[in-house]
Amino acid sequence: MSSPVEELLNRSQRLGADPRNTNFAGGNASAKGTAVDPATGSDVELMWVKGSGGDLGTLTEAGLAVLRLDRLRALTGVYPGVEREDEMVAAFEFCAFGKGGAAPSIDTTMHGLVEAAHVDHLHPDAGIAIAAAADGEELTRRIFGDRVVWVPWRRPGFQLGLDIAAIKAENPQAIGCILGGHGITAWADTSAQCEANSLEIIRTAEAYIAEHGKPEPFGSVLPGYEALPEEERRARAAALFPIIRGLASTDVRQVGHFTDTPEVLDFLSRAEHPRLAALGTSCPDHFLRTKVVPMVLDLPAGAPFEEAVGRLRERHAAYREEYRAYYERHAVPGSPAMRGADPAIVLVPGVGMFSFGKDKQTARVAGEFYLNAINVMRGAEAVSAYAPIPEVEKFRIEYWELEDAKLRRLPAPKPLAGRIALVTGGGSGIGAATARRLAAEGACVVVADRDLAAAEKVAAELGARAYRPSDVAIAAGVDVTDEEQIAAAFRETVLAFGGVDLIVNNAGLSLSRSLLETTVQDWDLQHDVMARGSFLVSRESARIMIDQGMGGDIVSISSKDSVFAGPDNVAYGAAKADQAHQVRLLAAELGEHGIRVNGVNPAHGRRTLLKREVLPEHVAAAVFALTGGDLSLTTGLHIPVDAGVAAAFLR
Ligand SMILES: C[C@H](O)[C@H](O)[C@@H](O)C(=O)COP(=O)(O)O
Repeated sequence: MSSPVEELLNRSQRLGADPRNTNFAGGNASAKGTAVDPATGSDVELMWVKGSGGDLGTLTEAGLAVLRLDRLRALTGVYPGVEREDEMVAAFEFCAFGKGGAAPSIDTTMHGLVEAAHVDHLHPDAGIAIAAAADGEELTRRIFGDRVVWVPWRRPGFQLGLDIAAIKAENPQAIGCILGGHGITAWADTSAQCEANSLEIIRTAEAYIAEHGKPEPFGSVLPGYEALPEEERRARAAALFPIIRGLASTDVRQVGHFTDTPEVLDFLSRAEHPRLAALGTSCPDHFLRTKVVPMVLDLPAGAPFEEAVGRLRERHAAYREEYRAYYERHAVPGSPAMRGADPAIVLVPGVGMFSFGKDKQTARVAGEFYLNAINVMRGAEAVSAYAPIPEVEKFRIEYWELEDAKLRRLPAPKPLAGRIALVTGGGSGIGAATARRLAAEGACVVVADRDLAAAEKVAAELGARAYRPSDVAIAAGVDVTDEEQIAAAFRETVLAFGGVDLIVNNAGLSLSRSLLETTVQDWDLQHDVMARGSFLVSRESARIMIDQGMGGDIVSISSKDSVFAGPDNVAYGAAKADQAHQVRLLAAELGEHGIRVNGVNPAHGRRTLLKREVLPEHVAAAVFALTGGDLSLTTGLHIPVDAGVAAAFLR
């Protein structure tokens, strides 16, 4: 027989794996059972509940909190009332069994006080559609009879836990409830029955909406707002993304994610999208990721590019003002300081949705949550009218001390967090080592190489431990001598992450030949890859960096041979000298945009001052030293990484 913990983990993972049931890191689940108290040798009643901020789909035992039920239940005796309900969170620490595990879910009271061995709280789109419908209470009765009970909106916490426990006690026939504006809760005495009850509520709501919903809940198609053809749409998205990313990073640097699924494009093509978008999202987990409202471009899909850019800038300025006004309308003494005023979701009719976050996963998840919100609005409008929770309640969640505590528990950002790097020749040697180092320091990395298979191998290695490998690194096949391939690689980079901040011009090759043996082909190839290649990659990246307006870094991996004169090296040394001088020229030209241009001069050989071997990792360390933040006022510099070659000293 499985233990309550095994049952809880298996149930949580199954429910959390299906996005129709709940969203990433949304919802929570619990199980009650007994264990031996090592201090007394007697049985003790315990509850295992998901840790706050954890994800059901990937829940492990380390992500659970373990509490003593007798003490948890006793808290009702010291509860000071709804005005001071947040104080009860500190009391959970005194209910911990042993070390207590993870910080317990915000919904711990509900899980503890509901008289059932197993409880699930989920955020299914169909359930929230009913929960956020204007007549949600009446719909709940019509759809579920007395099997599922309506609970009006209340912010999660001790009082909501008490309310739901009372409703369960008063309705012994009920299998769960719809939580107004928020989601669903289901309960049962066995784990299997609890899971079945959760699924019954979700699938019944889905079936009701499908059967009784009106066919065009978002209204008719607005002429001119239809999706652009795919190629045109993607080209437009790639051109707009760096500009939008720059706007969305006004307060804090953001990484981006782009979604142009049919659901998004359909929503943006319909007459009701401006009204519905302005109502904002309803489920707390949605707006915590998407902000209370998205920013919407109010122009048709085919509007001239410059007009669209101008209007985006205006909409962004207005968004920031409205966000500040929202904060000022609702902030009370003791509210946390205003966080960034930039949008997390930017909707562009005909093109798609641009979502933003401090890293790629957060940006992607924000987009997934807005997709959930679109599904919720569609469902609610299909059977009723969409009526999200009031704005003041959204503020009470967004700036809630307990949500702030979740943010404070997050690990400190790494030095390159939020930065997007592209490394040419990233499939091997110095390029691969640099890609590894930049990813380890928190950057999103595009491993670019002529050998796509090698680039893919390195990108896969970088993303191997991530929830979604492409949140960390992607591969791009690119020959740096080919302008078209470079432009395509940057389009891919922009569509994957929103722009680019850090370029490493590393692609290169060395053919050691005397002057008389050097062919025109030898000369051209080395100049094409290293001198022309660096120029083309720098030019394309600078276009994007200037559009973003967020500065940037260009680092060229040159060589000691750019300054050292020796035999049998005319083509390579001259190409490296060209590449090295580009560093100084571009540093002089791009400084006004906050773009720093630096170089690294590696060398190999035994006759060095330090008598040490120079490894790719030493070169990667120099790239990080130049870009990691400590040398932020340095530009036009070459760092030698050669173990000491006096003849290559820079003057
Ligand atoms: C905003 C609330 O914290 C959220 O909707 C809550 O009800 C939830 O589902 C997840 O909270 P955890 O604290 O369990 O992560």
